[in-house]
Amino acid sequence: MSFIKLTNIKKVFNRLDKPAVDNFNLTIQQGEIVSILGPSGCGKTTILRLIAGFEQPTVGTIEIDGKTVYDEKTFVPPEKRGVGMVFQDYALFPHLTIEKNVAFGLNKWRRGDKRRRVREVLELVDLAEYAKRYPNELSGGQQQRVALARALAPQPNVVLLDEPFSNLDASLREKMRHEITDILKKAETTAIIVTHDQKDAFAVSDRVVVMNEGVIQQVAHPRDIYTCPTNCFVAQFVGRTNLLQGRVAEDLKHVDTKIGRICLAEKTKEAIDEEVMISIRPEGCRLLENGEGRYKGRVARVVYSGEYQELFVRLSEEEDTTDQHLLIYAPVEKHIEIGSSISFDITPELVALVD
Ligand SMILES: Nc1ncnc2c1ncn2[C@@H]1O[C@H](COP(=O)(O)OP(=O)(O)OP(=O)(O)O)[C@@H](O)[C@H]1O
Repeated sequence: MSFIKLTNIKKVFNRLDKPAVDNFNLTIQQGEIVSILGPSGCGKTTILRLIAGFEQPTVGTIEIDGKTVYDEKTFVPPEKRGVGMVFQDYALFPHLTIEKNVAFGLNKWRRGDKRRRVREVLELVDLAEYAKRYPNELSGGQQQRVALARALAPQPNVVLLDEPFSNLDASLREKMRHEITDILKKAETTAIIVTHDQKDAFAVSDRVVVMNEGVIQQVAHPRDIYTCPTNCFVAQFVGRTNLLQGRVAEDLKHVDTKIGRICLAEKTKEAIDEEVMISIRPEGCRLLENGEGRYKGRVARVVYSGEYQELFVRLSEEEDTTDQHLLIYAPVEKHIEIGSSISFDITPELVALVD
């Protein structure tokens, strides 16, 4: 059974504006962690607010746990939807202790049950010993876990997290990605996480929804979003890519481009000789020694990124324009000089046809 179902959602804030969200259809299963990923202003937060009931769609239907919470005849208010929110700035009450913050949504619970539940969720987020402290006595990561504990305490149907990692520094951010996923999985909660950071989305979710300008571009497992992006926007938004134009070859398994014939992971459904666009991930270009590779080029620029070297490879001897460069990753330990000739092969699994 689907747990959250959004059907044909459209949201227009001001009559003359473009819709903030349009034709949005998404079904989420119980216990699933789904990220909504997209650039600033693409409508991510609006989706969360529509699910929580802080906004109403202009058109569309919202179901949570098999019940309609919004359609043209129904509006279930936020407090009756069973939705927990974790806000970007955590929104903890500074004058309340951690345990009182966590107990905040439990005022209808019996006293003994309330105490038990607060202890249980504080243990879940590994903060039981901080129960009597105040928010300003905790680190950023700890405050975030309190915010999550508070959202989880009333046993909501779903937890919505708005940019949960944006206030954390890089190393804490990486740690919290794992901790939050572990906590959500342990709590067996359905969760939707809004982020504009592809690493956040890939690290925490079962499925990623990529949005642009209010419209869903692709919904898939993080690996498939990376290796089989459906269009140029997704290909570029979720990582570095080389985009090349070409024509479909007679066997439907290759595309002829200016650098030569490139193999696809699978046969395409496009017609022979159709003009198409392909995305090649930089790490899909494998450097080979002794000129054995099928493709050749000259290194125009080398950038050290720490984990690898980025090679900007010139594919023709003609004028040195950027669009004639192919980005290729090489191991850091390999010594590569600017101007040297290299040869490489392209792994079909990291080549995708894009719109
Ligand atoms: N209350 C509002 N009134 C009018 N326009 C709004 C309102 N809320 C959002 N919008 C507009 O709707 C669009 C989507 O906004 P939204 O906040 O959902 O984007 P977002 O993807 O969450 O962006 P960010 O990552 O910057 O938070 C934007 O163009 C925004 O200006």
